[in-house]
Amino acid sequence: MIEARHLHKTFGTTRAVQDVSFSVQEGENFILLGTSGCGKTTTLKMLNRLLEPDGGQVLLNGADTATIPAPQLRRGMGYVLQHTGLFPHYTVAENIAVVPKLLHWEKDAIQERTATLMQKLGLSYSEHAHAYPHQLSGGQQQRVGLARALAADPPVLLMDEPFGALDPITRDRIRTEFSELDEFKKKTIIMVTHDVQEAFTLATRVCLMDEGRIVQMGTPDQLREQPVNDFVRTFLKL
Ligand SMILES: Nc1ncnc2c1ncn2[C@@H]1O[C@H](COP(=O)(O)OP(=O)(O)OP(=O)(O)O)[C@@H](O)[C@H]1O
Repeated sequence: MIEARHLHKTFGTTRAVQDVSFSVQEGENFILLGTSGCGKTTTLKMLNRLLEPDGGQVLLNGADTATIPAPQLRRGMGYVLQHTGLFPHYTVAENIAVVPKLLHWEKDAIQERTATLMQKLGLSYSEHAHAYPHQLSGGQQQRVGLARALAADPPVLLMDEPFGALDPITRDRIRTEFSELDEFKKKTIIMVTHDVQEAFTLATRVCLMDEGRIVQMGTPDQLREQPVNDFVRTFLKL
């Protein structure tokens, strides 16, 4: 279980995140939704200590994450970015193997896991394992980014606009395929998007933000049926 308690973050005079609190249960798909600049990414980055909050706390299974060394914390939380963040001089297989290698997995186990994940994510091992990221399409790179985040089977996955850089058709296809994977179904996922349809398709709960604050949090049905104000109605085009 991940709990954010009264998180605050300011950059200069910008109050990026103001008093954000939520708790995400195991196995939930919790989606941070909102317009550009509303504080979604800043909130996500405070969960794995890529950013330290100015105020408030993040608890992971009851433990204050400020007391957990950041590398250890991040090994338990896969992280997927909009612009994949793949290492350009590593092959696809090497990119996927980064965390298992850090964890000193046996070579054969790493290769088996890499091949399994590539197959699940629709990438041909024989064709792509030894290719470099620039030799792949945007959609294929995104699949590698997902495989890399899943490689060591972390219980939690943080995803920041993971399908955002793709054309709409590829985006729909990868999103659907990903949501059908066992990995997706059993993990606790916290994902950022500005796309209402994407949020409503994938979320067990949506957290709608504006100007650094939470405006409404609930299941997709709750937001659709009981929007708390005009901002929610307008944002969701109700
Ligand atoms: N490192 C930084 N330095 C200065 N200001 C920042 C920094 N990171 C974020 N901000 C500002 O904080 C606010 C929230 O940014 P954040 O990236 O969290 O928003 P977001 O909702 O994820 O937006 P987007 O969807 O465009 O990524 C914005 O006004 C942004 O300009």
